Formats: sequence, C-alpha cells, structure tokens
Amino acid sequence: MDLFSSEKQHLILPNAELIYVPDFFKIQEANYYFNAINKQTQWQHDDITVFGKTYKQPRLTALFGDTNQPYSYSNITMYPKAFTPILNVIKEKVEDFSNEKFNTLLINLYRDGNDSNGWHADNEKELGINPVIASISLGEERPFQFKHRTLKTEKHKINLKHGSLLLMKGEMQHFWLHQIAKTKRKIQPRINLTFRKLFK
Ligand SMILES: O=C(O)CCC(=O)C(=O)O
Ligand SMILES: [Fe+2]
Repeated sequence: MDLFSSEKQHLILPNAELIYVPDFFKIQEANYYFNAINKQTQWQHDDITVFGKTYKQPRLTALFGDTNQPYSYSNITMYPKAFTPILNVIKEKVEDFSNEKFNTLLINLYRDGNDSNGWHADNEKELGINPVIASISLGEERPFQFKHRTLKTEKHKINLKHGSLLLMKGEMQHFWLHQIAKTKRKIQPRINLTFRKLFK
C-alpha cells in the first residue's frame, strides 16, 4: 500500500510516528547533492557477520560525526570523519525543519538493485530511548518497507523519492522493523543519509 501523496504527510501509527516530505529539496538541489556526495565520499565496504558467517555488506557506507566517537551496529564498528561543508548545510536544513539536533550521519550508497538493507531497527543503546532519525533520499526511488514486530496487519511502504525527507519518531525503533529490499529491476544508484543523535 502507498500511504502518501505528494504533500507533506504526518502519519501516526501504533507505537510510531512518521513525517514524510516528498519535496524537501527541489530537483536541482537534490541533483547537486547527489553528485557532490557521490564524488566526495570515501565509501567503505565492510564485512558483516550473521549467524557466524561473514559477508560483504550489500551496500557502501560512510560515517560522519561531530566527535570521534565510534558507532557500532551488526558487528561493525565505524569511525566517523568530520562533516564536510555540504553535509553541514544539509544537516542544518534538516535540523531547522525537525527542531532536533544531530551529531552523527550514516550514509548508504545502494549501487543498484542488488544492494539492500535487511529488516532491522536502529535501536543501539547510544541512540537513547526514542530516537528521532532523519533520512534524506537522493537518486533512484526505492521502497522503504516497515512492519510492526507483533501487530501483523501493520505493514506499510513509502516510495522514498529523490530529494525527500523521512522522519522516524516515537517508539518506532522498539516496535517496528524497516528495510530496503533488493530488486531485479535495472535501476540507478541511490544515496541515503540518516542523521542520528548519539549520546555519550
Ligand atoms: O536507505 C534507507 O532509506 C534506510 C537506511 C537505514 O535504515 C539505515 O541506515 O539504518
Ligand atoms: Fe535503519
């Protein structure tokens, strides 16, 4: 099911609150950010270990932060680089809109339909109790699927368009899982920026 039209949407679900802004950036600005970030970023391709087996993560990543505090998830520890001027501009726009402050940015590069991000929640301890996570999408539109852990009818999808902003709020990271699934379609790369606040 597609939950949203082209207007800004505020969605209150059981144990979650989402705000989706399809046209957060105009196309020209979004194109500029996509190209600049794609070129300027030193992408990492980390190994992940699942049930004792080690694989390459199915996407490239990069971490930026205000401090050198490392961020760990799925048996990966990442060490942040300093925010670049462009990333700072985007961070400030996201902070102004959301009325939140972020100190960490995880960037994902989905090179094609083979790249993905499996079912998970962003529930690391350092994110605090009910983290607000701000997610910017650039490039190819990909479906963001999310499902409640126990309410089996609560399963939704938003097609995250080029230049959009999605805010995940409330208890979402406790009660829901989200993913970007693989697709057999021939598609272009997508860059996703997730701004987070890490507590020391
Ligand atoms: O690519 C996306 O839209 C989601 C990324 C994500 O869930 C994450 O990095 O934790
Ligand atoms: Fe996530």
